[in-house]
Amino acid sequence: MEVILNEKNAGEWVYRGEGAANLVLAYTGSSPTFIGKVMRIRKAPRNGAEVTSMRSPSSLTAHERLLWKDVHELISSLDNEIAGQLFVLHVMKPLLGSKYVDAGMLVGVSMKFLESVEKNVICQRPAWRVDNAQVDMHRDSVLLMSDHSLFTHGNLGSSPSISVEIKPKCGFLPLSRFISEGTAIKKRITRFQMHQALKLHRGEIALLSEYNPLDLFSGSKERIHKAIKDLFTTPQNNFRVFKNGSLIFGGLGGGAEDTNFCIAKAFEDALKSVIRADDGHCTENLLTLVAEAVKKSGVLDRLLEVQKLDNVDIEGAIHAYYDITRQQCMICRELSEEQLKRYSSLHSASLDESLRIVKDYLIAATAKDCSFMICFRPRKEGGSRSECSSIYLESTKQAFDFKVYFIDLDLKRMSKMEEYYELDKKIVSCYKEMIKMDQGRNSQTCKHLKLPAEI
Ligand SMILES: O=P(O)(O)O[C@@H]1[C@@H](OP(=O)(O)O)[C@H](OP(=O)(O)O)[C@H](O)[C@H](OP(=O)(O)O)[C@H]1OP(=O)(O)O
Ligand SMILES: Nc1ncnc2c1ncn2[C@@H]1O[C@H](COP(=O)(O)OP(=O)(O)OP(=O)(O)O)[C@@H](O)[C@H]1O
Ligand SMILES: [Zn+2]
Repeated sequence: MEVILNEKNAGEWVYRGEGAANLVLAYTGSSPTFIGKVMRIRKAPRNGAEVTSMRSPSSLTAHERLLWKDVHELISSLDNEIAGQLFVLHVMKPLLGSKYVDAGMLVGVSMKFLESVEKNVICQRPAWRVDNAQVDMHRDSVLLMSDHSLFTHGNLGSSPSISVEIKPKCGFLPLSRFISEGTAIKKRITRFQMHQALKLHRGEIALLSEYNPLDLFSGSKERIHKAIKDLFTTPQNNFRVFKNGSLIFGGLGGGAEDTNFCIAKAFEDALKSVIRADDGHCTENLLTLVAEAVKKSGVLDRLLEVQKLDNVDIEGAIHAYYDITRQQCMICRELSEEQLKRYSSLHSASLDESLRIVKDYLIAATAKDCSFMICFRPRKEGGSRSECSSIYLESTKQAFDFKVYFIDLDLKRMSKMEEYYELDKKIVSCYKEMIKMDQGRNSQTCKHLKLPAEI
């Protein structure tokens, strides 16, 4: 970490987006070290804001060091930032494939640099994100990584690029025998769809999403295409598009409203210089291109395998968590003799088995929350074959090179296990409540809400 960015460098970094835990800036200066890079800066909760992921301990706890004991590089790191980067490098990258993961590198920053950045970008950040958190001024390093919204990194402007960002969420229905009767609906309705009910109830979204992760992960060309179209209709925080590094579709720094005529028209216009369409259907052609690239790359098959490391569900993993932390199991405490039998095998497992269960659960949690970016560039006529994949779009007779990268592969902290359990219960009960209320009113609303008519 030789370079230390200070106050005078801050103006070269512009707002690119953010999630719950990080602020992302893109470089606009002329230093070859930073051209084509983005910077990911950790945020800290503002006083009073409830952002649990940011309240995590600054370095690995004793229990986490036990959990990750086989990843030597990780447990020897004293700092949260370094642990995060090593987790991507040594755990996620081997699982997802080195071709698809850029673990990035840490670069030093002064507090003045962070203060200046915070001031520069505040007016572009969504107000609710500003209320929740600010740049964490106590970090002395940030993560530098390739900007996946650009195709070429050294030679900006030479080739137009379209980059599509998708946050696919969990792509399978759990089968675990530890799922109780009361929450058995989880085996039939995706977590994403049920979570929509809670988000609607809390006013976090205005309408339910049409997207079904099972379509995107299905491997079927038609269903993947349907999923991409549904993401376009209701992008929320699951779908964004960038042209030459600038956002042209979706929400900057958070969710987006549903796609209306004006949004669709502006998007269609923005695509015209990159996607051919004699009949004026650039959007339709792009969505087809994305669906074909998703299928051809096979990245979602890999992601699904990693998500499925969670094979006992939070209703199983929580018992292993209490055993590792040597606490009384708060779940079993409330159960009858008969109900306890379901979980006895978990409580009689060896420590190593409990550690494996929780570790796999947390790796899967990262895989269920990450995003991927597919960046396209029209292939030049007669251009030599490059290292990346390519795709021929029949409808426009255009060939595109494309690259796929996963982003946001953050380590999930063990301290969130109880929170995961509580949220899971809340999601199921809110969904069931919504269906009940809906059936009580009339089935027309049910159709409008796109909720399945049965529990
Ligand atoms: O629990 P979920 O499924 O709502 O996922 C959270 C995400 O919500 P989403 O439903 O995708 O809008 C949430 O995203 P938003 O803040 O809603 O954009 C975060 O990604 C959060 O992760 P972390 O707290 O930054 O480690 C995510 O938390 P984890 O569960 O991945 O820890
Ligand atoms: N390497 C990258 N190249 C281009 N854009 C990126 C890159 N990494 C992140 N971004 C942009 O910044 C946004 C926020 O980044 P990221 O998802 O990593 O934040 P986060 O706080 O970890 O998210 P979450 O809420 O899911 O925890 C992304 O949605 C994406 O638009
Ligand atoms: Zn228990």
